[in-house]
Amino acid sequence: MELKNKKWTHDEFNAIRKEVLTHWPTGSEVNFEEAVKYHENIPAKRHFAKRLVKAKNNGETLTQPRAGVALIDEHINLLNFLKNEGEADLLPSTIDSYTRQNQYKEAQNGIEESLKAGRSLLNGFPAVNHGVKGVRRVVESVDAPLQVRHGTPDARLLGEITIAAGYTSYEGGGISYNIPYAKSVSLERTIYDWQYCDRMIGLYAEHGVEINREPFGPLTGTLVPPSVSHAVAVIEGILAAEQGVKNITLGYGQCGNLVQDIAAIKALEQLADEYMAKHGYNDTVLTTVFHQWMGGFPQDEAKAFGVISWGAAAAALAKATKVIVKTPHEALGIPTKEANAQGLRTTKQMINMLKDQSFPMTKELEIEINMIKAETRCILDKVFELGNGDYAVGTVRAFEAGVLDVPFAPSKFSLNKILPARDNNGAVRLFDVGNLPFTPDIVAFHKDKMNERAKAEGREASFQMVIDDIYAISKGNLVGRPR
Ligand SMILES: CCC[C@H]1O[C@@H](n2cnc3c(N)ncnc32)[C@H](O)[C@@H]1O
Repeated sequence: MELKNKKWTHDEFNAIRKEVLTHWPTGSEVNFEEAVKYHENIPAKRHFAKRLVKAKNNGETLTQPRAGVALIDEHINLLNFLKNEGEADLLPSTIDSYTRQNQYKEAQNGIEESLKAGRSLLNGFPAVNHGVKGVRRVVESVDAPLQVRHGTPDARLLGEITIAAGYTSYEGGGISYNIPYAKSVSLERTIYDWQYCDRMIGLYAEHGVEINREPFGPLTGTLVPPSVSHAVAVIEGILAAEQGVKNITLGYGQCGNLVQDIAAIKALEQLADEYMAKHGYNDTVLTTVFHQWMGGFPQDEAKAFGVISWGAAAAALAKATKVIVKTPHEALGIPTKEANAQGLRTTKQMINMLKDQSFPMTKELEIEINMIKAETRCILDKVFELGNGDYAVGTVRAFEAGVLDVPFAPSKFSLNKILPARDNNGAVRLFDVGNLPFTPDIVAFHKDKMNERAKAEGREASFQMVIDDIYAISKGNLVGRPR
C-alpha cells in the first residue's frame, strides 16, 4: 500500500472493492449500478447536499441531532419523532460501537439480544448487519435528508452499504476518525481506507449522484484549539476533493468563548475557500457545521439546556450552515427520544430568535479571525512541506513530528505534547505549543493570554489550569477558576 494524495483509478478502486464487499454477507447486496438508479429517484428535499446548498444560499442554520438504536422499526420511529417533535432539519443515523470497530458478529448478537429484550441494547444503528435492504426501509420511511454518523477507522463496507441504501451524506475521515477514535491504528492505514470511501463517493458523483462528505471537526472535543481542528478539517477536505468528492461540510467543535467561536467558523470558511482554490479544487461546494459543546456536560438538565442554548446561539451568530445538537441527557448516556427532541427545540428557538441579528465585526473578532488563520496556515504549510507537496504523506510525518498534535487523543500516533487551557475570557489558548510550527509572535500571543489569566487568578499558569478547565463546564462554569 503506497500512500499518495492522488485520485485512484477505477481499476485500483474496483480491485479493493471486491474484497471489501466480502467483509460481511450483506456486502453482497451492494450493486453500484442499481444504487445509482435508486439515488436518481430520491427527491431533492431528501437530498443532503442540495438541502445544505439551499441553507447556505438562504443564510439558514439547520439543526441535526445524533441518534441511533439497534432495530429498524424503532430506528424509524426515533428518526420520525426527531423530525416531527424535534423539528430537526437533517437526520442522522449514529452507528453503534461494534460496527465502528468492524465487529459485525457482536453487532449481530446485539440485534438478537435487543429483539429478545424489546429495547435497544446497542448504542447505535448497526447498518452493516441490516444490509442494503434493511437500511432502505429506513430511507423509505423517513422523509428527510439522512447522514451516516459514526467513528469508524475502517468505514469502507459501512459506506458501501449505507450509500447504496440511499443515505446522501457520510461523516468521517482518515485523521478525524482515527486520532480520537483509535489507539494503535496507523494513519497510513486510515488515510488510505478513507481514500477508498472518498473515491467511492467520487464514483457516485461521476454518475450524477452528489453525496455530501463531512470530516469530523471536533476531534477529541476537549479544548481543541481552532487552528488544530481547522488544519485537520482542511486536509481531509483536500484529500476528499482529490478523490472526486464535490460537496464537503467542514466542522468545528464549540469552545465556549463567543468571539472565538464566531471567529473560528469565519476563519474556517475563508481557509477552506483559500486552500481548495490554491490546490485547484474549484468545483467543490463548501459548507460548515458547528458542534455544540463536545466536552463534559452538567448532570442538571436545566444547566444542560444552558449549555445547549449557548451552542445554539454561537452557531446562529457564526452563521454556520448547520449545528449538531446535544441533549439534556448528555451527562447520563444515550438520550431518550424526548430528551433528544427537547435539545432540538431549544436549539431551534435560539436560532429563530437570532436569525434576524448579526454579530458586529469588532476589532476583537477581527484579531481572533486573523490569529486562527495565521496559526492554521503555519500548520498546513508545514504539513505540505513535510510531504513534499503531498498532504497525505505530509500528515503522517506531521503527526510523527508533532506539527499536527491533538490534545487528549487516545491514539499513540499523536504526540500529545500540546497543552490547551482557557485564557481569562475563556478562549482556548495554548499553555504549551508543543511542536506546533507557530511563528514567535503567535507563541508570544498565547503566552501573554495565559499570563493575563495567571495574574488575574493570582497563580502561575500551570497544568492545574488545564485540569480545572476540563471539568469547568460540567461544574457549571466556563473557565476553571481556582477554588
Ligand atoms: C462524537 C459523538 C459523541 C456524541 O454522540 C452522542 N451519541 C452517541 N451515540 C448516540 C446515540 N445513539 N443517540 C444519540 N446521541 C448519541 C453522545 O451523546 C455524544 O454527545
